[in-house]
Amino acid sequence: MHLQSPAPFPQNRPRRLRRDAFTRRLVRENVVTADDLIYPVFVHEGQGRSEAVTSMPGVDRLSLDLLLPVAEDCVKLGIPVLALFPAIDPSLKTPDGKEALNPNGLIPRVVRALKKEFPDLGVMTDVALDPYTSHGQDGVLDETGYIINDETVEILTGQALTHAEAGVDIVAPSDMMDGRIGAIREALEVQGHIHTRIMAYSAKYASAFYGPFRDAVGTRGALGKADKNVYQMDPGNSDEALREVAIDIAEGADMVMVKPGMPYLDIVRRVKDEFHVPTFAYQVSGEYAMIKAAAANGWLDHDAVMMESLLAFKRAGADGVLTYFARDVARKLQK
Ligand SMILES: NCc1[nH]cc(CCC(=O)O)c1CC(=O)O
Ligand SMILES: [Mg+2]
Repeated sequence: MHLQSPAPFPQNRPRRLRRDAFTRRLVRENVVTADDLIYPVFVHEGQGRSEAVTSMPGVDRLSLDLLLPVAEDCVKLGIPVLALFPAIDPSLKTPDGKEALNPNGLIPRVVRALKKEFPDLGVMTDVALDPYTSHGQDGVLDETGYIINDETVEILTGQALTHAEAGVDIVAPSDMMDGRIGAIREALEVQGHIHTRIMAYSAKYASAFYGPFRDAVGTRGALGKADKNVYQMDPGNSDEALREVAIDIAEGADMVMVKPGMPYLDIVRRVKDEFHVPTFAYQVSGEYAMIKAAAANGWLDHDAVMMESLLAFKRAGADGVLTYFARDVARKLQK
């Protein structure tokens, strides 16, 4: 009979640090706070008008009077910024989207009202033409249907200036035209809007996860079967995102963004590691809809998955996240 060797034991026991809640809290590397949240909202004309966005349970299109209490709630919850997206009356849509330049249009009016009522709440606006164009593209088309860059940038620059004049804090170009950050920054400087911040949608992918958003702003029908592949990035690309971010920083962006979020956390990490600038991610409508749908079926625990998904953004290096869950998350954090 041979001698039995002692039972092998682990050289290391990482489980020691997971044994109690206090140690887990002590060594936790990343946390989500209300400061990390940007809350996207959909606005439309009218009084007392609230319309549910069916593909985004819990999200409604609101008229300004109904948005004000939501903004107040954000202030109470400590959410730093509200991001505005308009659902424009179809009668105002044109091929060139020129309603985007109307200083008394929906967005400038909402910005003025929000800044008057809640001066300490940050307001961010989307710079892109898709809510305003009859074809639903983010820019203007040539006779072949191609989205033309430089003419679009000119209109976008006017749109950004219109928002700045209304008092917006942050303009966020989401159109993916080349050179628009530089053009907007120069125009803002020349017009004396030296404090207006630019959050650039620098690495925005041509994603199928935007579907519910297009329902919310009412562009899905106009867009039809068309896609945005000639300006938004190819989902197969990663190095290209770094080139896009480098360009936008050089052109004057204060903050950059990666979009969509969860399926693109590898890009968030690369951007943060490479540039060390304020980096944001957008947990887009389709990501929200997936979680909502699974939770509604009882397949996922809504709050647990919501919090874990937000933590994943922080772990990937994001400084903040645009998320339709912002108020739910902030409310949960207050408890
Ligand atoms: N400029 C359009 C825009 N701005 C934000 C989103 C998507 C946001 C979301 O899905 O939540 C889109 C959709 C698109 O590019 O078609
Ligand atoms: Mg670019």
